[in-house]
Amino acid sequence: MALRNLSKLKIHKFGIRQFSKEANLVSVAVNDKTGVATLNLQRPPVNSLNLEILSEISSTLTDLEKNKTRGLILTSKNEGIFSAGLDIMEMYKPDVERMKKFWTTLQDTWIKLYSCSFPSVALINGHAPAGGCLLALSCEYRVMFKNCTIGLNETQLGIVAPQWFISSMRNVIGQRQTESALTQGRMFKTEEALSIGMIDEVVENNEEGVARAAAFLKRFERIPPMARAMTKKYIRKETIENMVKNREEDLKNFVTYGTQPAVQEYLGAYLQSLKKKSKA
Ligand SMILES: CC/C=C\C/C=C\CCC/C=C/CC(=O)SCCNC(=O)CCNC(=O)[C@H](O)C(C)(C)COP(=O)(O)OP(=O)(O)OC[C@H]1O[C@@H](n2cnc3c(N)ncnc32)[C@H](O)[C@@H]1OP(=O)(O)O
Repeated sequence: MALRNLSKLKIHKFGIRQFSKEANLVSVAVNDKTGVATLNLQRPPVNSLNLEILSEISSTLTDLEKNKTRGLILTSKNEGIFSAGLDIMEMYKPDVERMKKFWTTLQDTWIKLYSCSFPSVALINGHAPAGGCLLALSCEYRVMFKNCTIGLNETQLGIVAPQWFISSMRNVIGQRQTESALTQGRMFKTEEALSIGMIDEVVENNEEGVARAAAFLKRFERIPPMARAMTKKYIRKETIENMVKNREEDLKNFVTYGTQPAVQEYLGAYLQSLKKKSKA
């Protein structure tokens, strides 16, 4: 097992090789036998998505695409939390230039994950609110631990999920369920998420989760990759094109709306409530 930069990735025959980016906010293990890459989020304590981890996820996805990976398992090193979603500190009392870079990097990450040519599975081994849920919804299949929660809870924070967050959910669970879930900012327990089709399977532990994720990816073993990738591209085309066409406006909305005093107040109060909870 060697630790190197993923951009130097070469496929050898057997075994699993680990790669970490310089800052180590993500690590990647490639199974040489199957060509499947496991991308671990590892930003303690809760894998909240700040500019730096998003940059690493984004560049890793570029590397995986270049290296013709056969499949992706997206998961967390921090069992119990898949990802706490966007780092609220990127939005609270922001430096506007950084805020713009942050949002642009989130857009890039979503485009790459949503449109990747290889099959993707989220192994949701912990809670997945908001941006964490978005990452999971962008994959093609979702396997989730028991006793966790998932959902787009933005309205509870006094903020609004952008159109492409909404489309990502609508494409999985449909219009009616999405409207109901998002207007309430509802977080679903694992069994509830399964019952509405937000996730595909429930697992007891990591071993079972990895096995179920691998079983999903194995379904494509005999499907010509090009035919598979083109089909996925056609199915997701409209959602991606809408986002790309509107990304400048989306960035503008994020900055304009996000810096309003009322929104800042909501975010500040929410941060306080999180901190109080962790001190109780
Ligand atoms: C602003 C612009 C508005 C509009 C413009 C248009 C569009 C904008 C759309 C913006 C979209 C945003 C999507 C998001 O992702 S927002 C983030 C939503 N995330 C959450 O609500 C999750 C909050 N966290 C939790 O529920 C729990 O932390 C969690 C269940 C994940 C884990 O619980 P646990 O008990 O294990 O840990 P905690 O003690 O709660 O947390 C540990 C420390 O981590 C801090 N923390 C938690 N989550 C975040 C976060 N998302 N960002 C930053 N920091 C976070 C928490 O405060 C604790 O810190 P300390 O007290 O230890 O300092």
